[in-house]
This record gives sequence, structure tokens and C-alpha cells, in this order.
Amino acid sequence: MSETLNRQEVVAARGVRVTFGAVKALDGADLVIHAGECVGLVGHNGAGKSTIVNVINGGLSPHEGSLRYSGNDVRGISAARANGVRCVFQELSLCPNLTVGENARIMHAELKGWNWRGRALALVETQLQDIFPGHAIDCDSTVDDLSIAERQMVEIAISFAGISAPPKLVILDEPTSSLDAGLAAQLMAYIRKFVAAGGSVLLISHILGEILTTSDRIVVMKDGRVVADRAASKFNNRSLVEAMGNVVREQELSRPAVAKSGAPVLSMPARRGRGHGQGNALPFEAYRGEMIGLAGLGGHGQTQALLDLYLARNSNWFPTKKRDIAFVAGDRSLNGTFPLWSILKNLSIASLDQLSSKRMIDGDRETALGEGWKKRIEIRTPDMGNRILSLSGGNQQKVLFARALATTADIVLMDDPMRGVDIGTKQEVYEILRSEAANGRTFIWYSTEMDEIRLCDRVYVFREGAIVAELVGEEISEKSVLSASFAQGEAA
Ligand SMILES: Nc1ncnc2c1ncn2[C@@H]1O[C@H](COP(=O)(O)OP(=O)(O)OP(=O)(O)O)[C@@H](O)[C@H]1O
Repeated sequence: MSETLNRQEVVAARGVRVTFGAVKALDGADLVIHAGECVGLVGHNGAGKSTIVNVINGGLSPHEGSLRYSGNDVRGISAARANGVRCVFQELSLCPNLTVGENARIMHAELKGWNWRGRALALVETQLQDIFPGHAIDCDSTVDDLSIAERQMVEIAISFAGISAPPKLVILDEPTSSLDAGLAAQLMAYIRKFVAAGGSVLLISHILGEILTTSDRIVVMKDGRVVADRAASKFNNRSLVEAMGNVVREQELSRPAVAKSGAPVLSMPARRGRGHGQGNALPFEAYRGEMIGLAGLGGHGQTQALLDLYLARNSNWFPTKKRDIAFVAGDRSLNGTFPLWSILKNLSIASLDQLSSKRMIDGDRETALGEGWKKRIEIRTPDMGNRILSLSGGNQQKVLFARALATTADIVLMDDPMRGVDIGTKQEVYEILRSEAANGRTFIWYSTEMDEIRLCDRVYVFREGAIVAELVGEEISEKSVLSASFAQGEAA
């Protein structure tokens, strides 16, 4: 502890206040990060984590409080950068129309002059290999062609890369939200290496396991303030959840498998994936009231299967009748939110049929729908008429959830929908999913989190675009998912 105090302060923010209209995003928050430590930052959705990151990153000027980089009182993005601060934002910020190498050039102005493209490419390739050994990203590709997980990996690699000197502090705002467990573990191992070499990391995550195992110190925020700041060894899962202000529930990680009954509500024929020419690809079936998990390593065809199902909603894959299907998009800024619309309009858009009479939307019913969901999953806003982008990332995700659940759709497709949602809300949403499934709704759920896969009745494991295993009830475990995820002979 005293060793930490003697270390050099890389960044010190003290007594910081930031307000957005009536919302006190930061209400006198303190955050100090020393050289050679990984600080975990946790808190409920809307606690102020991204706002303090924006202050430290120089993008947001605090209305009150002091900010120092290595002891110097300077302000602004250039000053933060000159002091070695880098940030990987929750909403990824790569330019989609440029290649990976060209994006590296944007973040590293030093990459200029003769052969800058070659140097940019080499820089990202080396860094990607260091952090995610064995990755398969082609750095010549345009960012638009990469999956969300690959974009996240590229942005992380570009931020850790150093040309004349390595960065002093890398801020990672939910860096594993789109990564599968294997990639997340590689990143956590790299963070420990980086910190051991004297660098600092501020790690924000709702996945408490990775915060507890990777951080030296954990800072807990609540309603714009720091409410706990202790060595990571002084916390466990329960005390961390309590410090965040949530009630600890003994999470029931499994539920009795729902027996398949009646005719399937949907059946998709087996499809052979890339590199899976002679394997035994399985067909996909879903029954009324089932929660079906799509598992496997990230990017092995789960999102594509959801999209194919959605696009085929009027085909004979849905044998009983024309099906009403809702979709919770995985990439909220690209496919989820309407950024210029209010929170309420974003929520109600999929339910306009129910909210209209004589082709006119009934405003009162729309407002009631919004207020109901605001309470039910705690959308933190003073006014549902505010723009969707005024919400924190996790709260935006809750709106997308509410949009799908508010419909009368009998099949809900979900593409890793809990990204960035805090632990308290996740528990609420799991309860809602269970009760909706008990009422006959079918959920098809791609998740990168094993705890969520374990909540499902049945799980299909994807490999190279094909379904290679079906697990039911007790068979659903991390071990069986992992062994099905690797080709025969490679399994552990
Ligand atoms: N541009 C903005 N306009 C209005 N309100 C804002 C704006 N940015 C943030 N806020 C509000 O400030 C508060 C803190 O948001 P912040 O994004 O810092 O939370 P967070 O802890 O990062 O949450 P999450 O875990 O969901 O990412 C929230 O109530 C949010 O609605």
C-alpha cells in the first residue's frame, strides 16, 4: 500500500465536478493513478465512469476540480496525449472506411514521411501479435470489413503501441465487451505484463471476475462519486457488488431444461461453414418457450446465423405461421440506436403497431410504455424525451433491450445484448427473460459470457460458421463448449 503511495502519480483528478443540465455526472470525484499499477474502475450504468475517463483523456473540461499529469497542471487532449495518456473508448472510434494501418496513422501522428504505410502496418501487426498471439486479422483490410471483436482488438493494439516511447497510461473502457473468453484472457495477461514493465492501466469493466484478477487497486463509483478505493485483494465478488450499491443475489446459474414440446417454431437446415467441408454440421431448431444459447469462439458465425434467421422470417424455416421476430443488435452504435432520436422514440419504434389507432400514434400510450420500461430496468435519465446519446453506454443498451421486449414478438434474437450492462440490471433482465420464456416466448441468445450461456435450456456451439454441437441442460458447461469449439484433436 505504502509502495503504491510512493509511486509517481501519472494522473491525478481531484474533486472533479461535471454536470449535463440537471444531471450531475461527476459530483466531486477523485481518481489518482500511479506508475506501474492497474486500477479497476467499476460502478452501475451512469455512475460516471466514462465521464471521468473523458476528463482524464482531456476531452472534457471539468466544471470544478483539479487535474494533473505527472504533477503538471495542463488541460486538453493534446496535453493528455503529450503526457502519455491513451484511451480505448466504449464506443469504438476507428474510421470504418480506412484500413487498419491507416487508422494507426491517425492515432500516431509520428507515422509520417517515407513508407509510413509500411511502418504503420508493421506497428499494428507486431502489437496485435503481442497482445493477441495467433490472431487472424488482416491489417490491410478496411475496418468496415472487420467484426466488432476484431475492431475492438485493433483499437486496443493501436493504443498500446508506442513509436518513440510506450504510453504511460492506457485507459480501457469495457475492452472485453465483444471479446470471447480466450481473447479476454490474452488481454488480461498482456495488461499484467505492461504494468509489470512500469506502465499504468485504468480498466473499466462490468465483468467483475476480470477486474478482481487483473487490478492492483479497485475504485468503485456511485452517482458521480468514488465510494470505495482499496487494494484489489481487499475485495471479493460479493463485497464489490455491495460496494456498487447492488443487492447480492445468490445467482442461480442454471435452470431446469425446458422439454421440447409441440412442433418447432423454427428450424434451419444444417449449413456447412468455411473449412468445415466434411464435418457433421447440425441443423438448428427452436421450440416455444426455450432459451437457446449460441456459443463458441467469437466470430464463428453466431451473429450471421441470427441475421440469417431474421432475414428468413417469412420463409419455410418458420413452419407454423408467419412469425413476429424482434432483434437486439450487437453493435449498438452501428445497428442499434437512432442517434438523433429521443430515448422514448428509440424504445417505441418497434411497437408502433400496438401504440397506434387509426394510423396515429397514441402519445399517452407511448409515454406510458416508456415510463414502464424506465422503471422496470432502471433507465437512468431525468426525461425520456432526452436524446438517446445523453445516456451512458449501458443505459443505451437497456433501451435496445426494452425495444425488443416491449414488442409482441414471439421470437427474440439477441446478439450479445448485455454488452456494458451493469451487474444489477443484468440480474433484472435475466429474470425478465425467464418469465417471458415461461409465458411462451422463444429467445435465441448469442453471448460471449459463459455465465449467460449457462442460463440457457439448450446451446448450439458454432465453429467456422457451422453448428458442431448441441448441449442440453446439465451438458452445458465451459468445458464442453470449449472442447466443441476446437477441431477434433485440438480439444483440451
Ligand atoms: N453528453 C451528455 N449529455 C447529457 N448527459 C450525459 C452526457 N454524457 C453523460 N451523461 C450523463 O452522465 C451520467 C454519467 O454517465 P457515464 O457515461 O459517465 O456513466 P458510466 O458510469 O460510464 O455508465 P456505463 O456503465 O453505462 O458506461 C449519466 O447519467 C449520463 O446519462
